[in-house]
Amino acid sequence: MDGEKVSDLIDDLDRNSYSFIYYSKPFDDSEYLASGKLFEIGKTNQKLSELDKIILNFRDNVSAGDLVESIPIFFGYVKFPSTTKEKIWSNFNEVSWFIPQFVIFSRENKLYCVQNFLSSSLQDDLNSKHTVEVQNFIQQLVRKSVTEKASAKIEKISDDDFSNWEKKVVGAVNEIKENKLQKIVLARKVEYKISGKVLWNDIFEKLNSEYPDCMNFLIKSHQDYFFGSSPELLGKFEKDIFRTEALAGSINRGSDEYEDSDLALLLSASKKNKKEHDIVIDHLHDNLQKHLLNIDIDETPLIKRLKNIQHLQTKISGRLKESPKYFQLIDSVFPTPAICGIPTKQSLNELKTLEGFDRGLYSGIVGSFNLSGEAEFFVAIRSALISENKLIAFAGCGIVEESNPDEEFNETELKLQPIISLFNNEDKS
Ligand SMILES: C=C(O[C@@H]1C=C(C(=O)O)C=C[C@H]1O)C(=O)O
Repeated sequence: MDGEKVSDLIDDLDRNSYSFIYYSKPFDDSEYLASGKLFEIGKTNQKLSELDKIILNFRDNVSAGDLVESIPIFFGYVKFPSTTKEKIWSNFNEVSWFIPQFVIFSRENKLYCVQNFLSSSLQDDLNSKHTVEVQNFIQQLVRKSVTEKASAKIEKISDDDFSNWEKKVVGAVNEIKENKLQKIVLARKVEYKISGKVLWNDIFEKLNSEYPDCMNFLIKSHQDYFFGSSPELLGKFEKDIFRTEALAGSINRGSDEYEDSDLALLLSASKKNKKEHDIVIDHLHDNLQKHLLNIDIDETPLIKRLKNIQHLQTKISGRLKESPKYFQLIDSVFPTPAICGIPTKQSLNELKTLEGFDRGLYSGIVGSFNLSGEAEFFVAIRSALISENKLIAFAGCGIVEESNPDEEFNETELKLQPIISLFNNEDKS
């Protein structure tokens, strides 16, 4: 398969599979499409920190020669720990990490297909049965969809309108003034009716070219789809090195380079945004200490400039004290105050009343890992759920004492853009 993109194959797979994950990182030229479930860990109510035991146990049963490097083995997701649970998310587990039967990925402009199979004895090696399976799988992906036309349209049916939002922000600011919280990230949920044909090829062609610095993803489970364009790395394990970032503090884009730079300067000088940002740095620093030997933190935040918005970004890294237990570490930083708040527990409780809905996978985790110390986890923001004839999009922003409801509302509008602009929007309001 020469010169094709993995994203070109999604719609054909979609016709034949009820469960897959696609994700791309245009910034490092990689794309993965993982289909079928051979083995799954997680499921309902599994604590994150308990996953490592299962993974290590699994690893002990894999012969060392089979430990693949630089290709993920497990793909999956974790929901945001909302205390409210809603039916719209019931087609997704709380936590799911699975070994797919097939993975299609690209390297240097070529597509490759990996077939995984579980075998109880070393004698049961690759045989003709497996060759037939992989041939059948590839034959399904005949790219019929490339000639189809996308026609999906959306029409707004319900929204956290401004007055509702204002109440939430004022409520949050009061809690902060009373010292119950330092920061809380409030989100809006906007519902649309969706009609017409969604073509994922098309959607990811757009996201990958317009948001090249994001991790663009799609998770299908049963007949529901969760997708988005995440600018935020939660954590990357590269053998003994761990990397993460604080991404918090936002401002709009300008109409030209000069205005862009002026806005970036304004963002860097803003005390309010610096406070939102520093709270995330401190949280990561404090909770990573037990896992890392040294912690390197950029001295001044960079500007991460996306098509719709600019953010303050501080890169953080360090050497792991021991061989990675991915989820023990992730559990001690997630959910970060970039998407939840500080203190974490109080923020989760407050979200129940202030936000009042189940975030499901929005602001959860999506990513992959292998058994050789390599893993990457992204924060599932700038995202939406498509279920039946509804598209439900989410966007949130950090509230501190100085926050103003109008500005924060506008920030959520900017953050909805990557999703909403993919569709022919019939909302005239
Ligand atoms: C919560 C979201 O974004 C987060 C909040 C940000 C902020 O408050 O400035 C910036 C980046 C993200 O960490 C979202 O996009 O929904």
